[in-house]
Amino acid sequence: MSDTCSALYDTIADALVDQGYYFTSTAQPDLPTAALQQRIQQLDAEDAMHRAGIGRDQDHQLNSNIRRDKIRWLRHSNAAEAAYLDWMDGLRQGINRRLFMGLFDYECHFAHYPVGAFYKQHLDAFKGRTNRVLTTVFYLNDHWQKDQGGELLLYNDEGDHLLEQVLPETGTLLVFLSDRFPHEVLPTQRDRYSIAGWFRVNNSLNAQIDPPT
Ligand SMILES: O=C(O)CCC(=O)C(=O)O
Ligand SMILES: [Fe+2]
Repeated sequence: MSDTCSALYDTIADALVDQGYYFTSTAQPDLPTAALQQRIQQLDAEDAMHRAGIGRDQDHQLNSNIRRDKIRWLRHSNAAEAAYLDWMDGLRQGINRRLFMGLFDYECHFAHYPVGAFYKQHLDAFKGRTNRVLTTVFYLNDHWQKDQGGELLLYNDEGDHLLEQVLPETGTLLVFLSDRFPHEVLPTQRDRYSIAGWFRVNNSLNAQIDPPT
């Protein structure tokens, strides 16, 4: 493990303890950002992304009133995807060593929000009823401007007070406790690419209520 990683894990762990979330717009040199940008463009061009669902709800009309992104889960069979998954596994171990959260595994998907797409305010997990405990979002959009929409709004526990307004700019990374922070994606004015992921605990008793998307 490099010293930069160790320092980053310290910073993320401290932020999680202090405020329950962490975010940085400083690009991580160890993340294969350019390769991931190419990969998501390629998947999109190949029509390999599919409309995301919500929980076990297969009502597509309802779904599209809540979220309009297209997704594809990352796999180890592609080098860029594997490098991202490996980086997140390093973070998983780094956090476990510092905070004893018992993070067991990690899953993540590419997301493409076409023009006009959004994701209404939601929680990624419900207290005591999930094995998703920590959310990550990593953005892949060069030169995002404030007037292009698509910002991620992160709210306090009650969902009535704005904590952060995050531009989905390349290299920006957000990590937050999944059951604590309601958040939403504002309608985007340009194609918006990201990777959303979840660290999970091994709580198979409750696993069935996790959204499968
Ligand atoms: O792309 C983002 O900024 C957040 C996406 C999100 O909230 C989710 O996929 O659950
Ligand atoms: Fe979310």
